[in-house]
Amino acid sequence: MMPHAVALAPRSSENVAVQPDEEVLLDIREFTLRRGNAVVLDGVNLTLRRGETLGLIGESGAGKSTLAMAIIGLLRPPEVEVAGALRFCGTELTSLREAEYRRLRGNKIGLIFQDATVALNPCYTVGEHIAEPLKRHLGLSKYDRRERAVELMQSVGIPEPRLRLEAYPHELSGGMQQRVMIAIALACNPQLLLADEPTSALDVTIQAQIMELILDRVRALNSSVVFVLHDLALGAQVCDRIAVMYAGQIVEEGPSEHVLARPLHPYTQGLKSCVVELGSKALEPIPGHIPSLDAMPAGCRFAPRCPKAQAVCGEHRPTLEKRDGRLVACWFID
Ligand SMILES: Nc1ncnc2c1ncn2[C@@H]1O[C@H](COP(=O)(O)OP(=O)(O)OP(=O)(O)O)[C@@H](O)[C@H]1O
Repeated sequence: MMPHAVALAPRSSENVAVQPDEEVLLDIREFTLRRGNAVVLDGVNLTLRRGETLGLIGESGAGKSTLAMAIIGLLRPPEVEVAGALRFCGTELTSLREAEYRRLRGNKIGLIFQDATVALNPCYTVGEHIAEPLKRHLGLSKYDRRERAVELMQSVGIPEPRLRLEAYPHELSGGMQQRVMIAIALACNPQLLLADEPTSALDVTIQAQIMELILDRVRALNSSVVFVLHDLALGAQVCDRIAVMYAGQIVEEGPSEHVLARPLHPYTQGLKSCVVELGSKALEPIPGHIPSLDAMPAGCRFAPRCPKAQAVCGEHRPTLEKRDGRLVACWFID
């Protein structure tokens, strides 16, 4: 998680242009994912437009990474059971064959993992890593792959890229390795980038630079990005929209500035009170824990921890309803 002392340049309103509906890139409808009897994602609805930046925010275990892995097809039947729709550029992802997914992954959809030291193969050089998607998806010649790899390394701020082509991952710092992963993820100019806690394994001093770099590159490509984050304040700072997840469900979703300035769902309000601000009142952690998958409450999943819960909350699940410029799932909104 990035400490709040780290300052990022404010988002430009030019980059938050509202797009017409035909510009929908990713459309998730009532998406449910089960592992055995456990419902890990429950009726998730989300829409992402071209050029938009969405932050998927929530505590550990909320299902954020599971959703990202399902979108990129690394979590699919028969390992899990899925229902509902995951549409990318009008194509239904849940019915794709693995070979079709392979053509999409790393090409139209890029992925940045949390920890480059785990994601990069220690046996391959930086140049080989970046060249792989260029060969597989774009069929570039050896010479062109090398030149494009140098260009990509330059674009993500890797100094002396020609020299570094021959380096192995362990010869680079953590920040440089993360830049390599960004270069790989963006190699084929993806329309969608999934960035799962892209800075959590890095030093505080490097985190803001890497977030800025990702934003800069996706804006240059007019790509859309889903950031998986724990941190509501960071999400609101870097994303156009925020979707707050709790126990496998979206509980609030809307424009970042509204969600952060005036959160409506009691869980989002709880997340906001966990935000550390220098000189502000003491931290107020949310009492209790996220429920385990084998003991999900029948009604609202947040009810056992919610200060506003009443009888109806324990019995009936609230659905997402439009309220004050966003969507909220709660029976008792102020
Ligand atoms: N391989 C697995 N096998 C069984 N359960 C899993 C597996 N991976 C995740 N889960 C469970 O699925 C639920 C969602 O986990 P997920 O990792 O998607 O949450 P998250 O919000 O991304 O958390 P974090 O922020 O810690 O990454 C959790 O209850 C988790 O324990």
